[in-house]
Amino acid sequence: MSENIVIHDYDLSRNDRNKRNHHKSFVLWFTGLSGSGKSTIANQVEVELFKQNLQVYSLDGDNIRSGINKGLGFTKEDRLENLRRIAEVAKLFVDAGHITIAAFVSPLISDREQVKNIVGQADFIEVFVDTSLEECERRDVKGLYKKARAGEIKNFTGIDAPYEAPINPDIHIKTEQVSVAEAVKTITNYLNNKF
Ligand SMILES: Nc1ncnc2c1ncn2[C@@H]1O[C@H](COP(=O)(O)OS(=O)(=O)O)[C@@H](OP(=O)(O)O)[C@H]1O
Ligand SMILES: Nc1ncnc2c1ncn2[C@@H]1O[C@H](COP(=O)(O)OP(=O)(O)O)[C@@H](O)[C@H]1O
Repeated sequence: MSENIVIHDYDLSRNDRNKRNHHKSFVLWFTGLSGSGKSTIANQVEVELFKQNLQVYSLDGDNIRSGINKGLGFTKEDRLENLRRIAEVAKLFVDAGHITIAAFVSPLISDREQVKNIVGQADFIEVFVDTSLEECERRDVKGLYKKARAGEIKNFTGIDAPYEAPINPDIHIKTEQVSVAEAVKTITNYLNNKF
């Protein structure tokens, strides 16, 4: 019962961890359609930051939807709950001093507003992985678009569920115009200038 919960103050703070790591911690949040390139780019950004000896950790669909969020589907409500829990986990990683990379479709502006509110605006960097539906469907990395078109998957983002593009993302990657390596450079340059 929440009235019986008393918060214990620990001596060590996020600030102590950031000082020892010699860098700030924050969330790098990738949003985009399935197949847009979120995981591919996020993975390479993580490798690059790791090489720079930074504390970095990635959250993605595999470790989240098959673990802590097992049982959640793709209705509007389930996605919101999926993203709420991910935001809470990301916040813990930030407190632990990690640059926390999260790559989720997070289709609605209100989904991402919720994440921003949980994580805190100052610790939230939004990366829009902008790839047209046509190109995602052409890639069809997991064969899901074909199934969605055939009506075998319901509520598929871009087909019969909405995707609302960010209006003013911190970083905007157009994957039909830049390579993965160029996208990674853009993101790491942004981070190196900012933190
Ligand atoms: N209905 C529907 N709509 C969208 N995506 C679907 C759906 N069903 C399964 N998948 C697969 O699940 C991945 C998206 O999960 P997310 O947790 O990122 O989605 S969300 O943020 O809660 O909307 C997404 O993975 P990515 O391709 O990595 O984006 C899909 O492979
Ligand atoms: N410029 C690019 N940036 C990112 N991915 C690209 C690019 N060009 C082609 N791709 C390919 O597109 C696919 C994107 O898949 P993935 O990273 O799993 O997307 P998501 O995580 O958004 O579902 C990969 O097969 C990747 O190699």
